[in-house]
Amino acid sequence: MIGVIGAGAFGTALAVTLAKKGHEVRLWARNSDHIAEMARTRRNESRLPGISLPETVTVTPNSDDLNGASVILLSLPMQALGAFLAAQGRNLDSPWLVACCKGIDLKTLTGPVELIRLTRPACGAAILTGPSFAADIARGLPTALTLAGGDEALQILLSTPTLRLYRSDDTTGAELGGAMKNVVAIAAGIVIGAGLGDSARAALMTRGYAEMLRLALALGARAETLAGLSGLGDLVLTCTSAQSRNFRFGQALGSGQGFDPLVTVEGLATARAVAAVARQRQIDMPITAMIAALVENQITLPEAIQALMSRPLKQE
Ligand SMILES: NC(=O)c1ccc[n+]([C@@H]2O[C@H](COP(=O)([O-])OP(=O)(O)OC[C@H]3O[C@@H](n4cnc5c(N)ncnc54)[C@H](O)[C@@H]3O)[C@@H](O)[C@H]2O)c1
Ligand SMILES: O=P(O)(O)OC[C@H](O)CO
Repeated sequence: MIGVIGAGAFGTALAVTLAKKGHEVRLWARNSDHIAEMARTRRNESRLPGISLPETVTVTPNSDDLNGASVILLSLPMQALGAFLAAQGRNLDSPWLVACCKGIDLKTLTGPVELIRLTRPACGAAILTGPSFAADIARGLPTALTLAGGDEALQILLSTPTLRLYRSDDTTGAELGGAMKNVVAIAAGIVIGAGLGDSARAALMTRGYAEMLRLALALGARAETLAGLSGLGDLVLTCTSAQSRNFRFGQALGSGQGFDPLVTVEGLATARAVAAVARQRQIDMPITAMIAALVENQITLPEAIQALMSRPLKQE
C-alpha cells in the first residue's frame, strides 16, 4: 500500500497514476466535506477537475490508516509540512517519507527533506520533484521527475509507464532547484504581464538560473543536479507555461490584476526564505531579493524593474 498525505492537485494526481499502475493507495485529506464529496463523486473536482479516482484509491481523514505503507508521499504545501509532521506524534510509520512539495520552510529556513529528517529520524527521507503539472500526470501524459534520496527499489515502486523517475543522491540540489524555480517563475510572469517581452523573459530565466546555481553550490549541491530535471527542467516549464500558478501570479502582478489568495503559490514564501538564506550567506541574488521585496511591499514594480536594469555592468 502507498500512502499520500494531501488531497490537493498533486497528491491526487500521484494517487491516480500509482493506483492505475496497480497499487492500493490511501489518500489522506483534512477536510471532512471534501472527503465526503470525493467519496460520493469519485473525483476531486475542486483540485483536479475531470479526473476519476480509481477504485483502489481510498480517501481517509485518519492518518493512522496510512501506517504500514511501503512509502508515504507528503504532498502538502511547503509551509504546512513542518506543523503537520510535528502534530503527527509517532504516526506516519513507513520506511520512506517522500516530500512532494517545493519550497523552503520560512520558520527553519530548511527544505522538506531536512524537516523529515529532523522529525522522523527513523524513516528514509527523499524528495520527488521536477517538471510536471498535476493535470498532466493524472491524464497519463509522459512525465519525468527526479527522486532524490531514495533507493532503486523506491524508484521502481514509484515509477509508472507514464511517470519516469531518475534517481539522485543530491537531496540539497533537488530541493533547492524545485524551490527557487518558483521564485524565478513569479519574476518571469511579471515580465510577461508587464509587457516587457519574450527577450526579457529569456534574460530573466538565464540570470535567475545563475543565481539559483550560486546559492545551491554554496549550500553543497552539485551543479549537474541544478542542470537536471529538478532545476533547469522545472525552471523552463514553470517560466513558460500559463498552467503554472507561480507564473500566473506574476503575470497578474505585472499587469496590475488581482489573484485569488486561496491558490497555492509556493514562490511567495520561498522568495522570503531564500532571500534570508542568501543574506545570511552573503550571496548575491538580485532577482530573488526583488521578488521578496515586492512580496513584502517594500518596493513597487517599476522600482524593481529599474533596480534590476541599473545594476553595475559585469562579466557573465
Ligand atoms: N499542482 C501541481 O501541478 C504540482 C506539481 C508538482 C509539485 N507540486 C507541489 O505540490 C505541493 C502541493 O501543491 P498542490 O498543487 O497539490 O496544492 P493544492 O493547492 O492543490 O492543494 C493543497 C492541499 O493541501 C491541503 N492543505 C493546505 N494546508 C494544509 C495544512 N496546514 N494541513 C493539512 N493540509 C493542508 C489543502 O487542503 C489541499 O488539499 C506544492 O509544494 C507544489 O509545489 C504541485
Ligand atoms: O503551478 P506551479 O507554479 O506550482 O507549478 C507546478 C509544478 O511545480 C511545475 O513543475
